[in-house]
Amino acid sequence: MNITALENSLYDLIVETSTNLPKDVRRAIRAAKEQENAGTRAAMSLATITQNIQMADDKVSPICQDTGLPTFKIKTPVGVNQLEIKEAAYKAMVRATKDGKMRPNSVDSLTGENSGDNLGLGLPVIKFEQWEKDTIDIRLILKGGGCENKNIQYSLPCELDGLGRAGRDLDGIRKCIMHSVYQAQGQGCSAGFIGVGIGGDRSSGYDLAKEQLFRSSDDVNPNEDLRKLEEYVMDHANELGIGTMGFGGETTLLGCKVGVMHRIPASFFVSVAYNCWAFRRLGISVDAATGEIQEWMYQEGEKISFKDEDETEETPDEKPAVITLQAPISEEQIRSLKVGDVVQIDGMMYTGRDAIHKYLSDNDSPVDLNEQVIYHCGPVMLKDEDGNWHVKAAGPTTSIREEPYQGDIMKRFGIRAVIGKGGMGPKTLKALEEHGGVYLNAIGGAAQYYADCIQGVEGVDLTQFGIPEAMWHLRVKGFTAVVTMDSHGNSLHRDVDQSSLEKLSQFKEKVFN
Ligand SMILES: O=C(O)C[C@H](O)C(=O)O
Ligand code: SF4
Repeated sequence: MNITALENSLYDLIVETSTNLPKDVRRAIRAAKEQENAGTRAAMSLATITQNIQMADDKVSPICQDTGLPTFKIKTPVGVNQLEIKEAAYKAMVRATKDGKMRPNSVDSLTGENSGDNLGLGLPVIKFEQWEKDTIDIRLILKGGGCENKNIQYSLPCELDGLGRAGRDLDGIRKCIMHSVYQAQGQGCSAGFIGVGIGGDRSSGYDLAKEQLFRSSDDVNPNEDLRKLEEYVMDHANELGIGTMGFGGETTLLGCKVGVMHRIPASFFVSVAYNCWAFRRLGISVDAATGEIQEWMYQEGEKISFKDEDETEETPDEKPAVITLQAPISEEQIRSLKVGDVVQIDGMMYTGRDAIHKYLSDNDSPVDLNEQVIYHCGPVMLKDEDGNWHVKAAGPTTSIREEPYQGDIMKRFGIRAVIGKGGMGPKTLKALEEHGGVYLNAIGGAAQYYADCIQGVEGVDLTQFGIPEAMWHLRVKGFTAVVTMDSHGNSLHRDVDQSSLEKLSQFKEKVFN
């Protein structure tokens, strides 16, 4: 085989997967957009999402800054050298990372050190299988961390919030799937796709669930029971009212695929793999002799371009009024904000995510954060020949992970606003009230849209934590987000959680025998 050609084919696969959303996913997102009413937060979020998809396309840049945990599934004809393919995949991955198409995402679990090139113990994941055909089938999924954290595994029988007992039958499975959508709320960047695995053990069950994510969004399950189950979930999960980013709205789920395998008598697992709207998975069929791409997968039908849809069809008075905040921001201005307000930030913001929050909890800050804005974000950055940094992708990360630290850090350093996604809990809400702070929800996954608001990188601290975890000093203009937790004790996240739990309990009655 021509190994250089194969490496190029794998490079193209990685770049396309990270930057160009597959056609079946685009169709699902467009259908969702058509469901939402103009002027709502859900419609605004979906407009940002489709604009972001288009920008990633145009710039050949990552759709979301979290380029995920890369998993390759490769089928080879008998006799093909799999070790050579693995080597080529590693080289292609290193190149794609250097070119800013992938964020350096591989972190030593013990030391916290980022390898810088997306390689590491066990990463990327590459799974081989042999088959009778004479082509090589290579599929890749880039599954981000926020949605991965919302995966859930149920061991039946169990008791579920809102739904009561889930037994060892099809109806129990139905309850687990409905519950899995509820428990994810907006934190996995809804609207999402779920893959469900019924049976197996804890590890093969999750494998089966993830295998479902490789099915085309618009296929029909050949198993009649599972087809009915998939349809039921698609119809009813969207009645939970969680909506895009958990802001409430008509679309919570974009796809549901269910697979089944045998189990052993004592175990009955239902495993759910949640994938965000930025559902990045593609595939190629490669000529085993030349290493060249013969065909792309998931690319049937017309490609939906969101170019002409950049502007929502809202009339000016349907558009929410936008409040401009110039950082640093005074306590008085923060206290005037309330849940639902749409704000636009100009000035400086400082990135800080997991490592920084832990660090700030027992160290001084390298910069004065008084009246400043913290952005929960781990960007993709590239350094040019003159040593200047450029932001290649910069959407928000899931904020709830900082819940143990956030309130104390805000008070200690005088931080006025925190931007992230998915919302925070009661401890932070209380601190916002006591101190005069606000939580702003940005649109998860909209990494190109936000990168475009960043006018310059004015500095960086704590680089020892690696690129995504360092504290980047960003000068922004027109950075738009929604107030979802204010200084008066209000939280949209708490409200949507409560109302969706009430709606979930409407699905308590038996449906399948
Ligand atoms: O790591 C990130 O940048 C984001 C992550 O995928 C998340 O959803 O929280
Ligand atoms: S930030 Fe959202 S869109 Fe991006 S990988 Fe995480 S869950 Fe997916």
